[in-house]
Amino acid sequence: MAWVSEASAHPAGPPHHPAARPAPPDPAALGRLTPLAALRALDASPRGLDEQQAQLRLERYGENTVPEARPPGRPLRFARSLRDPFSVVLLVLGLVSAAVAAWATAAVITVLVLVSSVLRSTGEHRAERAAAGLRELVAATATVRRRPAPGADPRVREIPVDQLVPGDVVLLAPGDVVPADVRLLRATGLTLHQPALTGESAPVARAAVDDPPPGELPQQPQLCLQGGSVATGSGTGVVLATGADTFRARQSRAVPCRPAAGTVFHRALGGITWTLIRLMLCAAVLVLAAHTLLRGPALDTVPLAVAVAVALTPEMLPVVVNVSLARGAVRLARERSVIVRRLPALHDLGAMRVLCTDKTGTLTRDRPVVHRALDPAGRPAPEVLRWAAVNAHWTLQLAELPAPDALDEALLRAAGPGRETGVAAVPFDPVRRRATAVVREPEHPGTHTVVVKGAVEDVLGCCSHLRTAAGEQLELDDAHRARVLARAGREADAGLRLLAVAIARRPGRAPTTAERGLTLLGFVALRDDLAPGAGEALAALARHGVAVKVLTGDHPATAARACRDLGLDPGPPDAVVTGAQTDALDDAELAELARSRTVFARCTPAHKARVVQVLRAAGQPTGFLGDGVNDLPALRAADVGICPRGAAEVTRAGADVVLTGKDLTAIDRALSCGRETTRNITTYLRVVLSSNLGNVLAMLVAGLLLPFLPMLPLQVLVQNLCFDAAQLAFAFDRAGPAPGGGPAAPSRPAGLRPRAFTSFVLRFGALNAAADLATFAALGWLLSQDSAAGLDAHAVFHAGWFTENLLTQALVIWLLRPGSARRLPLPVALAVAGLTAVGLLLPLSPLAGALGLTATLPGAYYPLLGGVLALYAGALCFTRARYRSAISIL
Ligand SMILES: Nc1ncnc2c1ncn2[C@@H]1O[C@H](COP(=O)(O)OP(=O)(O)OP(=O)(O)O)[C@@H](O)[C@H]1O
Ligand SMILES: [Mg+2]
Repeated sequence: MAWVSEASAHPAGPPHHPAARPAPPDPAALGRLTPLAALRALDASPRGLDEQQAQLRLERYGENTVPEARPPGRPLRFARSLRDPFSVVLLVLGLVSAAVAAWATAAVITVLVLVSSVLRSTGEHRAERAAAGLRELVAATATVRRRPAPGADPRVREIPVDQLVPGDVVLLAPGDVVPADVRLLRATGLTLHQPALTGESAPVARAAVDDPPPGELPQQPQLCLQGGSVATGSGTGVVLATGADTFRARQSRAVPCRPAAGTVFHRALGGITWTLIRLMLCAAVLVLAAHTLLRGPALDTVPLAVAVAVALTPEMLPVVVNVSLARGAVRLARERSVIVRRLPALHDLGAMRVLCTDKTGTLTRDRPVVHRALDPAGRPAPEVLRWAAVNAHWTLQLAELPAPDALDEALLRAAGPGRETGVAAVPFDPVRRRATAVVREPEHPGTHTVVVKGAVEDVLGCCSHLRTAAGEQLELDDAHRARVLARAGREADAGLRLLAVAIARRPGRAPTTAERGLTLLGFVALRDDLAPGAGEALAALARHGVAVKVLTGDHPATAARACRDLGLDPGPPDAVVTGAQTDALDDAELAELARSRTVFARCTPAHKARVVQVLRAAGQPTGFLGDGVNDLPALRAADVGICPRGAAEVTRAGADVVLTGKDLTAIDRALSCGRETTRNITTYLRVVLSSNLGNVLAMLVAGLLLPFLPMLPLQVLVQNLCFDAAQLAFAFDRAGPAPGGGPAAPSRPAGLRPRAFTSFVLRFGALNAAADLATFAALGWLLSQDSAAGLDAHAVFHAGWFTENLLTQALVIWLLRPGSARRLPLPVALAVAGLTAVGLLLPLSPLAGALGLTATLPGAYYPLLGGVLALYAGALCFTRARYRSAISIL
């Protein structure tokens, strides 16, 4: 009995609520049926469902969307953000304070942890929503065969994947993501990548067998399960299960993605986090040791040491990182036609030093036009084009490819299919680099003609003879082979794409697709224009310090010529490396070679991925830009995978960044945005670390000189809260054009590099400590004057330092951020103004008493403070000018 029957599926009335959705039978049981029985059980036909049937099923079974692992809710996110290393350290410090009964310290720390966790979990939630929204913009489609009305002829059309229903007949071609669980009705040379299902990366063969062997679902040859992707060949199948009923949804396994911990971004962030935590613990121990040595063990130094450690923790780092990345991605999507599907990829894009790119379809338009057809000696030979078109026609027809490949399309536009009838075909794949059709010619009854077209070297490898212009059949010797290859090289030198064409007539009843003993007829040369904007994009990448390597499946000379036309120097002809040459090298040798060479030709998908892998392993953050199915392994292997607008669906699904604009120049803008984002994060870190380190140094020195605590723990913490709030401005900062009209974004790869911070932070920290010490001197002098008699010296000292600290922090935010100091963006201006106001007014407010700050700072203090601040600002500007490069590209 059919389990999907429209009559029972949808009695008149409103659509079923999902909860009332009938449970479908096990797709495993359906999948084991023969194609005919499966169709019958699904009340479907090889001609496809009609639109009305499809609509009813859609209402009944719901949309074909994979219920992603539900994103965690806010409470869970909040709990998770408490597990962040910074939060854990802070909580431990809070416990230590509570243990020594420093309740106020413990309370402030708790507030700090709560506020930063709330901000962080909200930020993450927003960032994830932004990313999910961006992902949706790259919606996927499926190719189905449907009938407009019950009696009408079937039509093949593209529909959004979520509209697919059980019983639909889908067509699969290279590059398609399998949109639902499908039982094959027929298949030709079909292989699938399905690492998410089986963990294997090698493609597996699929065929429409009637009697499948027993085994797990992902191993059964007649099934294409949702989430797999077509590597080669084509197939037609009927949908067994959609949405939540698919095998993958049932297994609730996620899509494979690069493990987060392995990306440049996560490594860098992890490195910085642990460096800071170590620094923080060292500072706390130092303060404790110094005070204990000087004044003997005292319980009140514990909260101080705790407060110092807290002050050194950049607890807002995760917030700043998330907000910056999400804002960058949203901005790119809005104004620059780039979609960032994985947020940290924005950082990785800015850090990228090498970009490997595919040629055809990426640097060229992949709209080839037949230029001419030649015999092996280079004379015009229209017959060769005709055979190439016969091959194209029958591989498309027999393989039921829903969309012809660009070369086939060009051949069919240039020549008609002829009077032959097709018998069998093996479609093109990028490893064999050829396509084969077997046809019957009316004038040669009783024989089958094998027609092969493909890359010259590969077709020549299947030939034993060649045909001359006079129609003579010559045996192919080595001299002939060399001459044929040289002729092909000359055509390719002119930038033409080449297909070699060979045939063999074989008597007998059974057709065979064996590609042996063929006769070479000649070549078809095709012209493929460069993609608009490709030259500009490559030039911009070079200007911005990114080395470009071209990895292509095409002929070495065609590739070299395209590079030259794009302004990229491929070096001398022998500098082009072929995929086969790389096979002989170990990883270290290949990495060395890859560093110095620009063009890699005749690459299979695996060759492309290996070049990317060795470059990454050699410490070069590497991106890959490609459009085709043959680019997918390299795209996955790269730190950041990028694809252009017209990319195959599976490539788009696997890419981190999708360029949706009409040309490639968007990549440069995306790169700049990535670097700008990284710069905001580094600016935050630099400001936090240099001023906090300065405070700790000053605290240590003051501890040695003063008979009392230079700052009370509570004051340190309140100050820290003010800093945290102000520093959030960096998440919203945009540097804008540099003074003098230079580029806003760093002109060299900019990633988070833990080591690069050290010298910068030490210098600026020392400067900050010097300003603090000058303030101590001023305060000491003021307190020694007669006019200061009767003032609470401790409170005056504390209030004086408190004010100075907030003002120096405001100065640092103002002067250490890259970009113009004269035109501040609003968030930064607000932060600077806010810190100044709190620094000046808090000691005068009613809160001052509670914090141990006095309201009566001697009037003479302010001019002295003004002098210290002016000197500090001057020193900051001077040091900044000497460190200009470090400021903009760290
Ligand atoms: N449909 C086809 N039929 C026969 N041969 C083909 C077909 N498409 C491509 N080829 C041959 O196979 C070679 C490799 O093709 P492949 O698709 O791997 O790379 P490409 O498209 O040339 O370049 P890129 O990797 O830069 O996109 C081509 O240079 C061409 O000679
Ligand atoms: Mg391509």
